[in-house]
Amino acid sequence: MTSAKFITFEGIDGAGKSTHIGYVADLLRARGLTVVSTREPGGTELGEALRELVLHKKMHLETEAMLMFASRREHLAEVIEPALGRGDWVVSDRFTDATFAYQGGGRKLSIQKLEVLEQWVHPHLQPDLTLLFDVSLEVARARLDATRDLDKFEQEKATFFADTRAEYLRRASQFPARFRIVDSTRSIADIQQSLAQIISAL
Ligand SMILES: Nc1ncnc2c1ncn2[C@@H]1O[C@H](COP(=O)(O)OP(=O)(O)O)[C@@H](O)[C@H]1O
Ligand SMILES: Cc1cn([C@H]2C[C@H](O)[C@@H](COP(=O)(O)OP(=O)(O)O)O2)c(=O)[nH]c1=O
Repeated sequence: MTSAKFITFEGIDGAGKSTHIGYVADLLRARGLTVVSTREPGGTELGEALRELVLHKKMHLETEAMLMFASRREHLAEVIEPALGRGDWVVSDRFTDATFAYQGGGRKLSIQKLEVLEQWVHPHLQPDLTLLFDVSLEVARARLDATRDLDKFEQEKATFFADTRAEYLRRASQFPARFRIVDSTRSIADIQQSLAQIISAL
């Protein structure tokens, strides 16, 4: 575990990403690595302002997709690329797979248009590892209902999340070298055990 790596956490809302990101960061720090933990949309001052807009305002689908990539452009320039350049590891709660899954799968924006934005914003960078927390819609919904006020995306109907999840799984089969699917219906302890195995195999 020498060269800096970029690890992303993905999955539908309520899958458990936020629960596990700190655990993975701690596993890496225990190996003596310096870890930058961040999130999208957000991760920078401007990105957090854009997050407020995209999570709470109604807008045209293409505006939404472009704001996700605008936030990402800033995030790459201000946080991700400098950290990797210093040799730090980066763990991010969501990245470009989320745009393909939510705006592409969920909202049906053309995948080709998203590929154009991806090529523009990060033509040469992909995560080294993407942990896809996979869970049924019913389990995810029950977890969300038990815990928090729902934002614009979390209020979407079941078919939206079915399509979002399907696009995540499609991407996992398209890019098997970087994706690991984590069955998140299991207990937190069982999931942590799988995460520890994945990280130690890096
Ligand atoms: N494996 C699990 N078993 C039971 N509850 C879980 C599990 N993983 C997460 N939760 C709970 O579900 C809720 C949503 O988890 P969270 O990590 O915020 O999801 P996400 O970041 O993917 O939207 C939280 O209240 C969390 O404590
Ligand atoms: C990064 C990204 C997030 N999103 C959505 C998914 C989530 O519903 C929402 C915020 O993500 P997230 O931080 O996972 O939400 P929470 O703080 O509630 O755990 O933004 C997109 O639609 N496209 C994107 O490109």
